[in-house]
Amino acid sequence: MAAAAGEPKKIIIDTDPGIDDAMAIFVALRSPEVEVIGLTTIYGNVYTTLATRNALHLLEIADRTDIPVAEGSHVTFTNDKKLRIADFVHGADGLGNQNFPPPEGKPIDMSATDFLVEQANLYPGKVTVVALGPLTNIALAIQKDPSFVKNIGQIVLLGGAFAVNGNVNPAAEANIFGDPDAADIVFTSGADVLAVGINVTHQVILTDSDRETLASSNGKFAQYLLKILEVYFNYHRDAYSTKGVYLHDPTAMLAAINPSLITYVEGAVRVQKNGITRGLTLLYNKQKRFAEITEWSDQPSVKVAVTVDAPAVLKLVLERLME
Ligand SMILES: O=c1[nH]cnc2c1ncn2[C@@H]1O[C@H](CO)[C@@H](O)[C@H]1O
Repeated sequence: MAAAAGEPKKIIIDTDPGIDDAMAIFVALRSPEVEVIGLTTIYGNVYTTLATRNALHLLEIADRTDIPVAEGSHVTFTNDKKLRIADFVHGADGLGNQNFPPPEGKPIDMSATDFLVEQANLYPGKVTVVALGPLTNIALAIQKDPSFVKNIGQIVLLGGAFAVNGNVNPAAEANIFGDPDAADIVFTSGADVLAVGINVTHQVILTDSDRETLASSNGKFAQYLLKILEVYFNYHRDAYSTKGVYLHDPTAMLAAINPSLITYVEGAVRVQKNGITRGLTLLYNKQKRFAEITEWSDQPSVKVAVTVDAPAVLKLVLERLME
């Protein structure tokens, strides 16, 4: 990939680390095309308190404690305290049950929402949010500051299952299921949104043999990830009978870094908020003008990824993690 012309793109990673989050964060830190200006945390793979701790820990591993961490919401957009936490995917600590020592650093004295609003105002049109968990913090930023949607450059989110089954249940993908109300706010906000769903990320698989390739590097990220990946591999073997793991978050990250790795279609996306299809994401391609005025009429278009150059994504992930 050619180095980005001019200044690197500023990104904020909204994250619930998480094993594939750790990979995505490390890939971003090794990508000259982007400058990571902050991490904001959210529940999802773990509770928010642990997400903050893990975010600080990962930055310490990377020797990047200069990057601020802002703690996000502990409840959903509708104030629901009953959260769905995917610790069975990532281990009880979110990072492969390694019992790492607690980080020395602390989050900044500002909420994730306030940090997102502040940075979007500071660099209008220049900040990309790469959202790797439920979208609560982003929806709160949209609610808090009506100019957020025009000030934020782009929101690239890992979420949704477009015209395929979900991974929480047949209807819903985990990040959207985690806070469907927030997701619907983000999709209908009018911001420049690119959704990378599991219809795309399930094509990007790190196999056992790729893991051996990773093991051949003595780079610090490769060696760290080998330790935490075991739990993620075990989960995929049990749940999907695959000899490999899906690279959800790294794929979304690379789509933000280099959009030419994916193709997308545009249309309105709405999210089902209740019932057995709660968390379902549905794309309306706007090819038909429907007779009735409905909840779909006049909704802004977003971008939804439909194809990915999976070999290129995998190659970049390995290259950057093995440096
Ligand atoms: O089966 C699953 N249930 C819940 N969360 C999952 C599952 N597989 C992966 N993830 C996590 O949710 C996001 C993708 O939907 C990824 O961040 C992944 O780590």
